[in-house]
Order: sequence, then C-alpha cells, then structure tokens
Amino acid sequence: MPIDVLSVERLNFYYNSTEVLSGISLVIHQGDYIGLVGPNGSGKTTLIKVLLGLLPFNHGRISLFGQDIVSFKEWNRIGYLPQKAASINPRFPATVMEIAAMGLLASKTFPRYIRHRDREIIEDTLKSLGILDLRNRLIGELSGGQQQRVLLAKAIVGNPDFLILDEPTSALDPHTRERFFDLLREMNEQRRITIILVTHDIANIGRYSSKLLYLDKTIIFYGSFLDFCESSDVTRLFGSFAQHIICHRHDHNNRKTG
Ligand SMILES: Nc1ncnc2c1ncn2[C@@H]1O[C@H](COP(=O)(O)OP(=O)(O)OP(=O)(O)O)[C@@H](O)[C@H]1O
Repeated sequence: MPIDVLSVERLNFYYNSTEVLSGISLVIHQGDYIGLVGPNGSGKTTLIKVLLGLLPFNHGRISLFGQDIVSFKEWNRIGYLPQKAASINPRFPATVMEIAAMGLLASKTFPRYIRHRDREIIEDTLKSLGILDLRNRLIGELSGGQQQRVLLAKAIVGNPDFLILDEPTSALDPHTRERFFDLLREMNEQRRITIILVTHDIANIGRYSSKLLYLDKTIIFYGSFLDFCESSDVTRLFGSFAQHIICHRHDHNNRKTG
C-alpha cells in the first residue's frame, strides 16, 4: 500500500492563548496538487509552518512519509517557499547561483560540494524560471519578483517529493507566472511531486490544482474540485457566486485541455 505523504490527526495550534488551528485532520497522497485557500488570518501560513516543524503544535499528530514528525529527518524531501520571499537582507552576500545551490546541497550527503552535473541542474532550473542571466548577481540587488524566482529555484532544484509554496506568484508578472505554473504542472504530472500551493487567487486555482483545501481555523472543505463544484453544502457556505468563480475557470480549463 502506498505511504501517505502527509497525515494530520486532530491538530490544534495556539498562539499564546488564541486558538489559530482547530481539529485539523487530513491526508495527502502522493501526486496530490492541493490549492490551500481561505481568508486573511485563517491560519494557512501557520498550518504550513506547523507541517514543516517550524512551529510546535499543542495537540494532535503529524506524519510525513509515514514517519512521526517528532522523529522525521528527511527534510530534504520537502521543498518550501516561504510567504515573505521579498524580505531578503539586501546585504546578504550570496549570488543567485549560490542561493539556488543551497537547495541542492541540502539533499546531498557528504561530500557536500557542487559537481559539474549539479551546476547543469542548477542552470536548467534557473533557465526554466527565466533567471539564468542573473546567476552571478547578488540576491540583495534584485527586484522582489526576481528574488522570489531565485527562492523558487532553491525550493525546486533538489527535485523534492513534496513541495509547499506559500503564495509563490504574488510578485511575478503574468508571463513568468504562467511559466511557473506550467513548470509546477509538469513536476506534478510527470514526476508525481506532491504540491500544496497557498493562494488567494481563487479564480484561477482550479486551473492548476486537483484538490481544494479551504481553511478558516478549521477545515471548511477538503476534496476534489468536482465535489466542490457539485456540492450544495458548498453553495450554502460560500454562496453561488464564489462557487461559480472557482468552478467556471476549472470547467473552462478542463474543456481546453480535455
Ligand atoms: N507570530 C504570531 N504571533 C501571534 N499571532 C500570530 C502570529 N502569526 C500569525 N498570528 C495570527 O494567527 C492567525 C493566522 O495567521 P496566518 O498568518 O496563519 O493566516 P493566513 O491564513 O496565512 O493569512 P494571510 O492570508 O493573510 O496570509 C492570525 O489571526 C494572525 O494574526
């Protein structure tokens, strides 16, 4: 039986005494591509940080690749792009190539140095994100969108099994955004990489992901787009307008591609 990429049982998380995540239970399978949506302050980033072991949770249980998070060590299997990619120290003395290389070094056992083949992999990744020509520039000298692409390169260069992206396209121009989503689709469909994508772009989310996770402190909806679009519970909860916005684009894309 295949091992679940992620399993969460009855998770609760508090900041001080304020409950931010309540009774979260979910299972993510290999190859799932999940759009994580919800209003501002609904706990999306907090959930991601808890899943990455960056915040200690109060109650519940989390397993990654079948192992309890408490003893999990294979963090190199997970690529992560944090939300505030643009808040880079302008004096950070690393080039684009060096930042991207960090994502590859994390997955290496000793000796940890970059070989010729690694350099090719890094350059291919930079090229796929349209930033190969920036490879020798210092990260602090780049624009917000360029910096975001560099951090994306770092997150995906090690070919992770599980990719978690917190609003990855907020600083990208439309052309780069489309290229980026094509790249994610290829990683998901051809390499079966599991993806969680946090986004506020609900009008387009159905074009990219296969499942929707709607969070508002607790899970409001988690399932396929088909279920979301056909559910009368969803209509009651979100209103037919919001449901239509999400489902219309999904239908449109299915017709286009299918
Ligand atoms: N370090 C912190 N200390 C205390 N409260 C926090 C902290 N970080 C976030 N919160 C609170 O936790 C709640 C969830 O925040 P979180 O950033 O997870 O939401 P989000 O869904 O990612 O929001 P957004 O869509 O605006 O990015 C909010 O009420 C926020 O104010």
